[in-house]
Amino acid sequence: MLEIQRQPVLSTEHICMYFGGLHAVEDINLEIHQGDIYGIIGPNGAGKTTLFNSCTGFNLPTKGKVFLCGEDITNLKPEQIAKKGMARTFQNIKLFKYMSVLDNIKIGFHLNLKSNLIDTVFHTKQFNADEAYAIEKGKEILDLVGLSKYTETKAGNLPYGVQRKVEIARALAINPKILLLDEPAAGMNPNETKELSDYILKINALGYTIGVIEHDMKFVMNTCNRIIVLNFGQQICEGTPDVIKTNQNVREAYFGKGLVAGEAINVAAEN
Ligand SMILES: Nc1ncnc2c1ncn2[C@@H]1O[C@H](COP(=O)(O)OP(=O)(O)OP(=O)(O)O)[C@@H](O)[C@H]1O
Repeated sequence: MLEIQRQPVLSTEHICMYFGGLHAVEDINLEIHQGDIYGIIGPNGAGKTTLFNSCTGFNLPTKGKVFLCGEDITNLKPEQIAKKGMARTFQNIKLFKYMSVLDNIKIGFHLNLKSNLIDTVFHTKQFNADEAYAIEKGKEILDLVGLSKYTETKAGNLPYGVQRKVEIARALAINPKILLLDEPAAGMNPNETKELSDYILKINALGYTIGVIEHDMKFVMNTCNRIIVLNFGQQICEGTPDVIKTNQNVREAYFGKGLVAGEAINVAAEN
């Protein structure tokens, strides 16, 4: 019988990233499928951000290939990869704090707009058309993700957790095929982390495929449907949260010997 293969949205084939003698990422084969909320976890220095950077064009991988919906994007630059539909956020919030939430979202559209510097300076027809488009679509996004009450608020005046949400909303402006989030819950209190989890589940329910690096185990276990665990650059486990919780290699990576994996994950989730 013919077997129908689902093509991953984002995949890597034997991806390696070396910094001199340091093998930061070693032979990782990643597959993130349509509709996934895919967690990338591992102890500090495991290679998670380096793997993200290799997928998004910020690092040219030493070996291996990266595919977006089957297209080889290994050698493309970050802005070319973004144009093809890969959006990402960074560990530190990168909002313009003195601008309104809507103006921050509008910036996310710059890849889709046609205006150049001359259009902007002289407010040409093209500029006005782009501006109207960015305002309309920006408001649409804020409405979809439930942030419209902050439309005119200065980003810097928002609580930290809401700033994170705005940053994620801005990444939706390129209508991404996949959204990669680097430690979105970093620095959040438990309430903010729970709200962020609900927010990401909501965005996923809108049809967005998501990859997320995160240290907060409770967040990861409650939010992601699949997880890859890295340690010293290598993949030590991949699967559903239940598989990860019971894996001995994961236990040893996080806690050394002595705890069974499920207990180890529970301890991490409680802390
Ligand atoms: N540009 C670079 N030059 C040299 N070494 C680097 C560079 N970027 C990362 N590394 C090293 O690669 C290894 C993996 O780092 P990476 O930041 O990917 O880990 P991580 O899993 O994201 O860690 P964390 O959870 O602490 O953010 C680390 O040993 C780090 O010091």
